[in-house]
Amino acid sequence: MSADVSPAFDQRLLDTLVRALASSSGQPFFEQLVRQLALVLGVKGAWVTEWLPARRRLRALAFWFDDHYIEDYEYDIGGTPCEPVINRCELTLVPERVIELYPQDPDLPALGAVSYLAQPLVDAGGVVLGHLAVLDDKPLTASPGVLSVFRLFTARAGAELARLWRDQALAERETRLRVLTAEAAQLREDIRQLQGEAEILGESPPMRRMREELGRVAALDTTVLITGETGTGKELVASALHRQSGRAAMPFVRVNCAAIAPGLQESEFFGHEKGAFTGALQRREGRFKQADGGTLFLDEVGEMPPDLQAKLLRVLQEGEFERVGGGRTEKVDVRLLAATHRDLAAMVAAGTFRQDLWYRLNVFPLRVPPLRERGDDILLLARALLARFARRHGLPLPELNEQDERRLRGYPWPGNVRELENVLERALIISPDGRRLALDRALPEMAPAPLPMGPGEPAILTAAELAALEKANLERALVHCHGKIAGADGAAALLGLHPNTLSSRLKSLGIKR
Ligand SMILES: Nc1ncnc2c1ncn2[C@@H]1O[C@H](COP(=O)(O)OP(=O)(O)OP(=O)(O)O)[C@@H](O)[C@H]1O
Repeated sequence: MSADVSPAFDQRLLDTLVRALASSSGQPFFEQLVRQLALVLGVKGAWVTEWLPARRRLRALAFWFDDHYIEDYEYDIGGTPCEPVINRCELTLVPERVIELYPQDPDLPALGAVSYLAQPLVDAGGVVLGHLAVLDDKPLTASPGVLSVFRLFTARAGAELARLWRDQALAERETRLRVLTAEAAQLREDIRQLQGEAEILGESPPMRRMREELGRVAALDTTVLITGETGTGKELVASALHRQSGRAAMPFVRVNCAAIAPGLQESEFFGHEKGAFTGALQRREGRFKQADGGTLFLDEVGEMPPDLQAKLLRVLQEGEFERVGGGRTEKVDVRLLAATHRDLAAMVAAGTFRQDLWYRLNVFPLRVPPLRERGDDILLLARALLARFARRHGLPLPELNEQDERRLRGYPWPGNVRELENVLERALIISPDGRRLALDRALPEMAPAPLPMGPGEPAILTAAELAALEKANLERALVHCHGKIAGADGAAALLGLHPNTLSSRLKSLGIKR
């Protein structure tokens, strides 16, 4: 470009440009910017970059060259004309013979560069964020017109990049806050353990079986996939696996895969170098590193996005990873536990969860049964939880009467132990006299209505309520016995009925096996 930008030409194009840029932000903004800049100045190429100080590299946010965009352009500034722009933080013009002046820059000959003009992008505090550059295959005259257009573009690019940094820094702080909240939860969990509240309560056959399996696998370094409905105690199980392992004295790090901001997940797991990406203001260690020597618990693993699934698989296969923006390979010694309330097999079939990762995680599956399969554990848990809440709130401990027990047994507990906790805490707090639980008000609608009952008198049930009670009881017996009716381990024996009698009761109550 040897001619100056003529005032009329300049004004018309600038108007178009300002309109085009005003309506965009982020990536589309930078793409518009370099394309329009090359057009206004009539040069071959224009690019805008962000500065990665840790590695002394510039990464193009957008690069327009010879009527197309160049993707993934990143380079070391050593020996390039961009080096003085960044180092001295000033506008640099090379009007001609740029290849001769910068013979170490391998890209200049490839781009057919003759001239070069660039200016750093700085934030309000004067910190270099990146730069805006143009190059041409002809000599370039930096007339006042050219320079003023170029400065205008630089100011707009700088403002947009600074805005992106602020947004990213905010997202980083939000993630940090979430991490701190998780750590606070971890500390609360530690306190619970110290107060004996981390014990997995339950004496029903499925809970005994689960505890037995837990005890067997805890001491091994095996990956365990804990499945079960929401609120069944999966996190409690993960923490017990850690405490009963040889890693108990080392960290137990929980990551909720559903709660990390998209875009920051890789850095959350593997950490990042300072300046690794826009807004990475500090170097940070990832959760893998934090868990070194201990246990990493991936909660809600079914919510992990596909690209992260691929990266996690690589770490599991190779036992090593790289921080975002860091070339160094890190090795950690971590025992992995994962939990999900989702049906991962179905997700694999639907193509939303990687089969190879599922195999890796599912080395030892541990199913935590829903509360409705735990029979009288509901009452055992209720008593222990009530004692806990009464102690916590300094309230008297109410006894569970027959009606309370009936209500607790009759409710299906879709939210499992967490829901039981919530209901009991509420019932205790709103208890009218501190002795009787206000279960009627605390339990959701589904529970049968209370029956009028004098002190010490047994409840009087209607025929319909009696049938509902019997039905629920028979169903629980069937679940206990895995649908088996006859024989020593069948539901009939459990209920003290003849198998034929049980079969006809099931039929008349419409219960399917
Ligand atoms: N068997 C149990 N004994 C005592 N407390 C339990 C038991 N199971 C669960 N809890 C308690 O119930 C609450 C919910 O448990 P937890 O958070 O471990 O469930 P979760 O399955 O991980 O839930 P989510 O799927 O929603 O993450 C916790 O306060 C936990 O201490």
